[in-house]
Amino acid sequence: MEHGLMAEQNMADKIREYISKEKERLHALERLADSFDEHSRLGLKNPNAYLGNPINAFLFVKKFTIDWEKYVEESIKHKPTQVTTEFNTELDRLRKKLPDEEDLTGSVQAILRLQDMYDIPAKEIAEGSIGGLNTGELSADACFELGRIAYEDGDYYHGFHWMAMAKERLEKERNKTTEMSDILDYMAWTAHELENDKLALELTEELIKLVPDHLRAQNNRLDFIERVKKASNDTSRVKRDLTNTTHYVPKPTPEYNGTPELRSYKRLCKGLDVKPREKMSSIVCRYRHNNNPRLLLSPIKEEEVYRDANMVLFHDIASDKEMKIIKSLATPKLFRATVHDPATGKLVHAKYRITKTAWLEDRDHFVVRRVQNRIKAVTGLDLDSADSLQVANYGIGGHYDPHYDFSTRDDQDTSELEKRDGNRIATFLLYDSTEPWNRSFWYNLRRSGKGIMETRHAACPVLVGTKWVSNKWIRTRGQEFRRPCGLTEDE
Ligand SMILES: O=C(O)CCC(=O)C(=O)O
Ligand SMILES: [Fe+2]
Repeated sequence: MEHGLMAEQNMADKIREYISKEKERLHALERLADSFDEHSRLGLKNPNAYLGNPINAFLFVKKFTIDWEKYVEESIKHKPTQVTTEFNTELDRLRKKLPDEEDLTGSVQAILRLQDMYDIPAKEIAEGSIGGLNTGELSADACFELGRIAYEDGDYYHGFHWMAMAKERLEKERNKTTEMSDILDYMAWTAHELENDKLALELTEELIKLVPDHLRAQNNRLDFIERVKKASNDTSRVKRDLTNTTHYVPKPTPEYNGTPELRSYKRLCKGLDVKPREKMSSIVCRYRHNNNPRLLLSPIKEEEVYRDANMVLFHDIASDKEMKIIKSLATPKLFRATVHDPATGKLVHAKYRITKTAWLEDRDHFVVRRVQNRIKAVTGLDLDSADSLQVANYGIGGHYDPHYDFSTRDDQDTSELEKRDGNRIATFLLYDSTEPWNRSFWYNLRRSGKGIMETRHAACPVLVGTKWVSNKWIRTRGQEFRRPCGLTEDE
């Protein structure tokens, strides 16, 4: 998006440049018109006499043959055409750097996800605030577009409420930004999709009042009347009240509707149910050197957060300055993250993981080498088989739903890489933040290679600003002697 803002600025410069060239061309055209005027007026005073003069006749003919070719076609017609083409090409080039349809859908989905996760009513956002951040009021048109995209995504619940917001705002708008008939059309249809045909009928009637010859609305009206009649005989159906937008609380997305995992994910993201850190006296902090010469000289501080938990924090793995360098190395390489589609094995974009990622190699910068060497030293694990250092950047609404870092696929689906380097035995996560979790490490697999189910974790949707993390996924190959198998599967 930041690139987009820069492209927008470049576009303003290009447009200004084009305007000044166009002005030049228009001045030349003006001068040409003046000279045509002057000449024809002179000639028309006495055309026969004027053109009877062979020089006048010659110059007149010349003007529209030789000169026309030379000056008009080239300097006024051709050149400006070239300017226009160049301008159009330039605009097309810059356009590619500016947000597109996919970004539009993405930004809307981000807003809807934040509503879901943090229970933010549409009204609050429409009136200009998200999670306490002042975002400015939304026009009826912006609400309408949010509703339309939610609707096209099959999300009728959000679709309805955003359309309702559009209606409410349009009624108050002095300079109308959208059409009431479009809003009513969508509202009626989403109400119907949400099985509230009574409301669908009311809205359709409102639409017909506004546009009496709306054919589809007239047909829908008849259909809704039938449905309402049928439904009133069937009292078992519970009607949802969709009319009260003021107290509207969005419901979770269907794929998660009501799972205990979603409930605890939501509560954790809202800062509820977070297990308080154990008392300092009961947890262990130590200096770790692993007999590694590097660490004997400057041992790294290791801290447990909970007793018996499979997770520790390491201090001083990467300084803020080093993280800054890592971020700047990653920035030009960031691309929307992909995941393996279990059905096809192909890399695809997934709704459950919205972030941009980049991979950094040892050869990219000495800081990348230095940080990875520290990880290697403190974990005592071999990094030759590890994944490159991943850097992830989450924008607003960016998130990663609950997941394991290790692969849960069975043998026949195992990727080539996994066959060679093994599953992800451990995760080292570097956070660009001041919270205590800033550099954490945990094992994903037991010594036997069995996955540790308690490692399920997630990245909450970013409410404000951006978030950076970097992770090193360590694989099993090469750890045989560093972390040998125990005697039981669960060791
Ligand atoms: O971004 C985070 O907080 C966690 C990232 C994560 O779990 C992952 O990339 O596997
Ligand atoms: Fe993860």
